[in-house]
Amino acid sequence: MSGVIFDLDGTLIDSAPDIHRCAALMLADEGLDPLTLPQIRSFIGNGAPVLVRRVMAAVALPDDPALHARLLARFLEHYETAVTLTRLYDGVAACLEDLAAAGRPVGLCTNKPIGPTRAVLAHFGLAQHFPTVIGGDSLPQRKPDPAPLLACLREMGCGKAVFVGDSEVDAECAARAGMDFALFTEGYRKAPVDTLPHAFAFSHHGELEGWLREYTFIS
Ligand SMILES: O=C(O)COP(=O)(O)O
Ligand SMILES: [Mg+2]
Repeated sequence: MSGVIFDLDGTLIDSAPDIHRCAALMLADEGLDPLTLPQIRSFIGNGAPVLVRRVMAAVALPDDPALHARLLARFLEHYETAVTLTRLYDGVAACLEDLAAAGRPVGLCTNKPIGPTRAVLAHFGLAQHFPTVIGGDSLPQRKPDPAPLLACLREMGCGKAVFVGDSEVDAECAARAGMDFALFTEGYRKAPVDTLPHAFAFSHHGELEGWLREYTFIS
């Protein structure tokens, strides 16, 4: 049976408030004021090192590799266990139960580092749904490079999978991996829905399992 691979931030969880808090703590460590939640939300998608670089640019810090390394280390310390402000999108738990009941192979491919990824899956009691997890620091490459998505598919051991994500990064990654893409429209996407190539767009996870059943039956 065709599998399904999920993105995490902005697709299964609304984690922007926790990421915002971690960025604020990192900036406070430097004696700097926090950025706004919408600003931080717009910086999510390419992984922690890029997010920290975007924060540094927004507060007019120099693009210095040593400074970036120090701030990233501070950010990751805060991020490792950041779960308390994060919420699951409506219908996610039921969708994962439905996929498990249907026997569909499920994987996770996120640019979030593996530490906070494991912490958030455990926090919501979802770890058993994801035997295969590729994090943002699991491989040298990150999405939109297709390598993490293809590694996830290989590890799942099913020939084919649909990738479900929320962003430009995910749409590009799926296209470069030659995978069909389902777009969750309520995440951290900045581009209009119709500019992102997708086989399906949905705003509630209750729509996903039925669509997958029909779509993967014919493809
Ligand atoms: O950590 C990020 O920047 C984005 O994570 P995601 O790949 O789960 O959306
Ligand atoms: Mg995402």
